[in-house]
Amino acid sequence: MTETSERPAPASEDILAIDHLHHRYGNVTALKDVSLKVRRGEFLTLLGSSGSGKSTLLRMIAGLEMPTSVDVFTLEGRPMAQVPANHRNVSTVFQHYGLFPHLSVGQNVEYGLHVRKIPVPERRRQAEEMLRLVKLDGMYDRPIHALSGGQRQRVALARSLVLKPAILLLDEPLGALDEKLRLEMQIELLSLHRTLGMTFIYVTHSQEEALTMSHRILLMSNGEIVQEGRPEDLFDRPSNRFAAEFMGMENIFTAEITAIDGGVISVTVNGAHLRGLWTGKTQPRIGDPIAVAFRSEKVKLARDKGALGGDANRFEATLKSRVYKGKYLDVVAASALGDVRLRLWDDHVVLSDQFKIEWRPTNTVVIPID
Ligand SMILES: Nc1ncnc2c1ncn2[C@@H]1O[C@H](COP(=O)(O)OP(=O)(O)OP(=O)(O)O)[C@@H](O)[C@H]1O
Repeated sequence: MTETSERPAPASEDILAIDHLHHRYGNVTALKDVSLKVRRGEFLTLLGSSGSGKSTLLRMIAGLEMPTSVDVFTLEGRPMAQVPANHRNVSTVFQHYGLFPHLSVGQNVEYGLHVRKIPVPERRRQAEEMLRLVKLDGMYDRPIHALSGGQRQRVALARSLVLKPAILLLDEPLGALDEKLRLEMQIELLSLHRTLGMTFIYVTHSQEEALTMSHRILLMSNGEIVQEGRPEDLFDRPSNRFAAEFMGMENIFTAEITAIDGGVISVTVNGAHLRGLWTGKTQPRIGDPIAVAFRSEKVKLARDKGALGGDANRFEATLKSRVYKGKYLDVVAASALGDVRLRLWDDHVVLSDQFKIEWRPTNTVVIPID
């Protein structure tokens, strides 16, 4: 899923700290009480659907918008709240590149150095070096219109990187590319991040992209940070129903708590009993509005007494539909819980009309509905 283990871990030092940031556009509240810390060398992703506030947060960090109010806002230990964009040591790569069409590739890359009055030979040397880094060697004199979308995005990257920012901000940088190129560029961005050891803050609405790229993800909704954690935390341990849905948990049922035994929660769904782990942020209480959720690929066909042991959640099931997907089979089965989705990877599987299904309580989350 993620190659974070092969990458150097970020330093323990915070490069950016924001506390209690609020932002309104007129009467639209875009960010509500947002607090975050980013470590030097980290690849942090702001994930959320359209309108969740991720671009606004990125623009605040870039200095392109000033917060309505904020208690703490420091970059490399220095207060930033009132510092204009051109005095912040950050650089942004936008989805639509923002290149100057009348300038060549090299002139685009050098632009920021020109503004900083770096002498011509040094500018050229640094631009050539960055073009090599983004695999556009020898393209210095090319006009922008003679480049593909992927090449333009590389120029935009080189133009930002040449400024050696403390933080590189990337706002849906791969959003305009086709699927194949997007996947290639994901790998290249990861490789650049590894080579440079720079701090990246990356905005995307794609959970798959966030899982692939990040050390850490901030999941946003309605201007708030809903959950923060490593990719595996968000994928396996969503902290509420919204996070479970956003991270693509296929089976989510409204439930009632019947017993709490440490972190293990017994619940009923339509009178059927099952168990799971509490992953909400606050302590659970009997009577709270909650849901139970589990992933389709964690549901197994139970043969005889079942292979997952005595404490597995196990139910009789009736086949409703099956869709062959090449690598796997997607099945919907009726059960006492309601319809359960299964993803079966065993290509020799033989499904009758009636079968038993099972999955582990440790692969089941019990979550608040709010
Ligand atoms: N310049 C603006 N004026 C008024 N409202 C704005 C402005 N920019 C953003 N908003 C509103 O602020 C909220 C957050 O928008 P923002 O662009 O930060 O979300 P987002 O998660 O980045 O969405 P997208 O993925 O569509 O860019 C939305 O309700 C949006 O309509």
